[in-house]
Amino acid sequence: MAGTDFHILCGFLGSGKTTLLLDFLAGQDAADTAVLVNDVGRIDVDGAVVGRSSTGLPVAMLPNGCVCCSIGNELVASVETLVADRDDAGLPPFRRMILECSGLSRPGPIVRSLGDLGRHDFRVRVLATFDAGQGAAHAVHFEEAAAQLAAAQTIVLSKLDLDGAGPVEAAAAAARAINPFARLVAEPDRAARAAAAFTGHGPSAAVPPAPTVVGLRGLLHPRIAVFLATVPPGRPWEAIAHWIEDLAARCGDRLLRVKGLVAVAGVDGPVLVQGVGTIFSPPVRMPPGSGGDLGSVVVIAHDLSAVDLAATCAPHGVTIGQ
Ligand SMILES: Nc1nc2c(ncn2[C@@H]2O[C@H](COP(=O)(O)OP(=O)(O)OP(=O)(O)O)[C@@H](O)[C@H]2O)c(=O)[nH]1
Repeated sequence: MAGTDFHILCGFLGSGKTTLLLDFLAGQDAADTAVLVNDVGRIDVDGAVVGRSSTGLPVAMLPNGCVCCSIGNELVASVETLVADRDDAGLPPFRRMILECSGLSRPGPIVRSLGDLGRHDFRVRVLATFDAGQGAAHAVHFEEAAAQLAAAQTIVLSKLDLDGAGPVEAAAAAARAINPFARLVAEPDRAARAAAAFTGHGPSAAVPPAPTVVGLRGLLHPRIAVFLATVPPGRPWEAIAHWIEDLAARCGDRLLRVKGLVAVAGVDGPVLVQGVGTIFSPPVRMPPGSGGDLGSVVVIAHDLSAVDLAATCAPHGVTIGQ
């Protein structure tokens, strides 16, 4: 079918957007795809991770904060550049473009900002990832998560393999309770799940007309704060692990997401540290020169003050900014 599928990939903090995207890009259907990546903090960890794994596909970073609050024109300009570069190369239009939104993005303002791209033959599809273990609780506690799922034409269940995820039927029922109209993708195999997410025939919409309502951008995320922790270089891994343990123990369920690249003593190249809630993944060594802002770690929490967070981090020599 001619035209470009424009996928808005949303989903709450840590719900599996980047993982789904990387699984798709590693598969056979990824040819003729362009990717745009937005991260919530001022540093673009996802951009560095996706850029490293995109196997030559064009990737644009949208690093200036949560896409629904601040971007608009930057998104449109980046899409126009990708399309123009493709055209200049004498290639047919992209088969699909995938915008990975930050975990706090509400789809509404993003869809409205796409109105400025009306001259392109785009079919807009909104996808949301739904963490099989925590998705229902996130939707109850955070309006952002509920808005993402409510707007989705396709909901992709993630983390079905994790202990504590429960039966897939329960996760599917929880997702349907929030949005009974969405197509559900719940393949247990990650590669099959990613392929179904981006190539399945869910509903789509033409690009909406340019927005006529002003003042709808700039929505706030009132309970959630994004902090930037600075970890000095040359720390042994044990010291960083100790900081992370303290962070999880003291912040508890107020901690939503931690993600960043740090320089570890004796390790060549950045190390990716990340956690969802208080559960941290094993650190991942990235190739030297992977990009990203070394030593900066985004900490996203709700109902946590900068003063409290700074007090937790100071004994570890880690400083906090916003
Ligand atoms: N076991 C398992 N882990 C997963 C799955 N999906 C994501 N994860 C892990 O969950 C963590 C967060 O996943 P991401 O894909 O980075 O989540 P995200 O939605 O892109 O996160 P933000 O961009 O920060 O909102 C990582 O440690 C992933 O490895 C899954 O299906 N199974």
